[in-house]
Amino acid sequence: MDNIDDNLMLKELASVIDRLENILGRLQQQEQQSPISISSGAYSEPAGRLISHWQKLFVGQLDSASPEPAAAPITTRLSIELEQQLARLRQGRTRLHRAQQLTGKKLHQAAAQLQHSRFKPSQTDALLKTLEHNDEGHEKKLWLLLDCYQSALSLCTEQHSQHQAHYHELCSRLQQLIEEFNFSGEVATELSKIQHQLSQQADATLLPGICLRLIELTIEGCRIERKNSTLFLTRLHGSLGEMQHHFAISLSEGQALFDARTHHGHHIAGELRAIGEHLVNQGSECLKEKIELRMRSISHVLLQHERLQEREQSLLKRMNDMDQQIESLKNETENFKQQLSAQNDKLFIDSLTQIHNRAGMDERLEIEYRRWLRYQSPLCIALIDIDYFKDINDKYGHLAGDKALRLIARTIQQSLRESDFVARFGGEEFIILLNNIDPEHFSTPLEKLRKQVKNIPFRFKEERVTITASIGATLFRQGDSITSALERADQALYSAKRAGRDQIVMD
Ligand SMILES: Nc1nc2c(ncn2[C@@H]2O[C@H](COP(=O)(O)OP(=O)(O)OP(=O)(O)O)[C@@H](O)[C@H]2O)c(=O)[nH]1
Repeated sequence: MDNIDDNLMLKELASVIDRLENILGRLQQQEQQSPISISSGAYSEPAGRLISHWQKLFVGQLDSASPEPAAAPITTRLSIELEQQLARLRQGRTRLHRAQQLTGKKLHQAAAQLQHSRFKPSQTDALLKTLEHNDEGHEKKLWLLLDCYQSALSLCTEQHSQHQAHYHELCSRLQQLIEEFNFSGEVATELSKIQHQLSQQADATLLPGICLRLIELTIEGCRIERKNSTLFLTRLHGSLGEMQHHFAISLSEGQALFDARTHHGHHIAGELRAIGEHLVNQGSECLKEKIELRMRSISHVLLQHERLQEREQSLLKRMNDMDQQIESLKNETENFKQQLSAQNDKLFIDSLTQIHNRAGMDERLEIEYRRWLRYQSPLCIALIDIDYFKDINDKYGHLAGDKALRLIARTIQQSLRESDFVARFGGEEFIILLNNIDPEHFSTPLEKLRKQVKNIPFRFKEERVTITASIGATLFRQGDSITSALERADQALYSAKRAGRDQIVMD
C-alpha cells in the first residue's frame, strides 16, 4: 500500500515539475512575441516580476556545484534549478522506497536472532525495538546494516586466526555502505566521522556499536529527507499562489488595454465614415485628392491596429489558458502536500495501537524537555509495562495479545489529559509524559491509570482475564538529561516488577 502511495506521489511530483518547466518555457516564448511588451531589457514587467520571484525562491537552494547562474538566460537557470529540486526529491524518495523491495520479515528474523545474542551491547534492545516498530525500517540499507551488526557481534567471539580477515572485510563493507549514503547536514558529518574511525585501526569490539550508530543515522537521515520534501512543497505551493496572482494582474491589464484599443478603433472608423460622407458633397478636386490620400493613410494605420488587436487577443487567450493551468497545478501540489504530510504522520504512529510510536515519542520528549528547561514546570515521565504478557500470548495466541495491546493503549490514552502524551515504547511497554503536574500528587493520575488497565474486562476463549501493569515514574530534576530521567524511570519500573508487579514505584 505504501509502495503504491509513494509511486503515485513520485509521478505526481514529476508531473508538477514538468508542468512548471512548460510554463516557464511558454513564459519565455510569450515574452518574445508579446506586442504589449514594455520592457527595456529581456522581459516585460509581469514576466520579470514572476521570474525574480522564482529566482528568490530557488537561488538560495542552488548547489555550490551548479553551473554559474549569471551566465545562463534566466529561464534556463530556473529550469536547471527546478531539475535540481526534482532530482533531490527523487533521490530521497528512491532511498526510502528501495526498502519496499525487501520484506520486513528479514529484518524481524535478524532482530529476533540478535535478541538472543549474549554479546549485544546494552543499547541493542532499545534500538531493536525501534526497528521493529519503525515504518521506515523497511530500508534495504537498514537490514544490510543489521546484517553487519550480526557479523560484528560474532566477530567478537571469533578465534584469532580468522578474526583479522573478517574484521577487514566487515570494515570495508561498512565503508562501502556509508559511501552509498547521500545524506547532508549533521547526519553526513556524523557519517564521515564514522568513516574516519573505520579507516583507523579500530578495535573489533567497537564495531557492533558503530553498526548501531549507523542504523540510527540512517533512520534519522530518512526522516530529515521527508521533512525537507514537505518543506519544499509548501514553498512551491506558496509560490504558485503568488504566480497566479501576478497572472491575474497581467490578465486584467491586458484586458483593459484591449478594451481601450477597441474603443479607439471604433472611433477612427467613425471619423473615416464621416470624412467619406463629407467628400461626396465636396466639389473641389484638389481637396478630394488630399483627403483621399489621408484616408488611405488612416486605413493603413487602422489595418495595422487590427493586426495588433488580433495578436493581443491571442496573447490574452494564452494567458487565460496559463492561468487555468496554474490553478490546476496549485491543486495538484496541495494534494501532494497533504499526502506527504499524512505519510509523515504515519511515521510517528504505531501501526498496531494507533498511538504514537517511539519516533513520535523522541520528538515530543525533546520538545517537553526543552520546555521544562525553560519554564521549570514539573514534568513527569512514566514507563508502563504489562505484567506477564508473554503468558497471554502463550495461552491465548498472538492475535489475542495484539487485541489486548490495542485496548490497553486506548485505555491509557483515555485516562490522560489532552496535554499529556502517550506512546508505545516497544513491545508491551508504554511511555507517558505528564506536564504541569502537581509534584506532590503526581501518583494520582498514575494510580487511576493502573486501576483502569486492571479493570479492562478482557475475555479470551470464554475466560475472564485480568491484565495488570507495573509503572515506574519520576519527575525531571535539576541537572537531568532526557537519558538520565529515562534511566531513573526504567529503574523504578524494574523495582515495581521486583516488588511483585501491579504497582507504581516513584523515584
Ligand atoms: N501479541 C503481541 N505480543 C507482543 C508484542 N510485542 C511484544 N510482545 C510480547 O510481549 C512479551 C513480553 O514478554 P516479557 O518481556 O518476557 O515480559 P512479560 O511476560 O510481560 O513479563 P514481565 O514484564 O516480567 O511482567 C513477549 O512474549 C513478546 O513476544 C506485540 O506487538 N504483540
